Amino acid sequence: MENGAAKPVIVAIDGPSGTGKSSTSKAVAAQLGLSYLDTGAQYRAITWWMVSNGIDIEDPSAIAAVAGKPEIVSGTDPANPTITVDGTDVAGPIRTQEVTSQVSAVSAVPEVRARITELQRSLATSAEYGIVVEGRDIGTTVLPDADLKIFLTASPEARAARRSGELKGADVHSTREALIKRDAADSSRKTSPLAKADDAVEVDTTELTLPQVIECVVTLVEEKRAAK
Ligand SMILES: Nc1ncnc2c1ncn2[C@@H]1O[C@H](COP(=O)(O)OP(=O)(O)OP(=O)(O)O)[C@@H](O)[C@H]1O
Ligand SMILES: Nc1ccn([C@@H]2O[C@H](COP(=O)(O)O)[C@@H](O)[C@H]2O)c(=O)n1
Repeated sequence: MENGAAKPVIVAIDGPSGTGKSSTSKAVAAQLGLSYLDTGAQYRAITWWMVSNGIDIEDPSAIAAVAGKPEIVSGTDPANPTITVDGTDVAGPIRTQEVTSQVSAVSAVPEVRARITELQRSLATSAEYGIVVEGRDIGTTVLPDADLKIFLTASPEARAARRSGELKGADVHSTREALIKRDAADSSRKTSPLAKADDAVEVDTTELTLPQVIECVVTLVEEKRAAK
């Protein structure tokens, strides 16, 4: 931990699925004594609630009507990030294929985004030493004044291979197709789509190991902190 008397630093890490946002953000936050927020987990949590309550995911107005109902709470300790909905731990259920295949439809609804964005800003401003927030629209919409913005990329092949390894031998071709489909939906929605902020630093992780990406981001954060 390197908190010292440093001013809080806000780091936004965005990028498509499987580029290493969560692994990198968690490690960077832990190494630098910062909080950590996985915003994808929040969108997954509200999707889990919609599915569990029989809301028609094909109907944006039905989703919008109940977007304010579930209470979503994110724990921001990088060593133990937590996520609950109405007091229930949903860290496992939000990673199912059912949720993954429906999250883009739910996250495209403006009322859902307004609700979740408010939670994200509140957590970011209350982080004593600063925070690493990862997602799709953090640098462009949620925290446009972040001290540092990173946009991670990697080839679809590298991302599919990483995910298939994680899913214990899932078919690489179908994993690649699913990633591409989700990125296309997230990039083409009207409200705060997946996009690189103009002032973000792009890091292509295709040929980098995870420790190399972490080291690169830690160096960029330290440079920003030193200049504050
Ligand atoms: N540079 C890298 N080299 C090899 N594997 C990596 C690298 N970065 C991440 N990984 C692995 O790839 C997988 C996906 O990483 P991670 O979950 O961090 O990506 P993500 O961008 O947060 O994905 P998503 O947006 O879908 O949640 C993990 O198994 C992780 O360990
Ligand atoms: N800032 C964000 C973060 C995520 N989403 C949506 O959530 C989905 C799941 O994200 P993961 O990082 O857990 O894979 C993602 O596909 C987006 O639909 C978002 O819209 N904005």
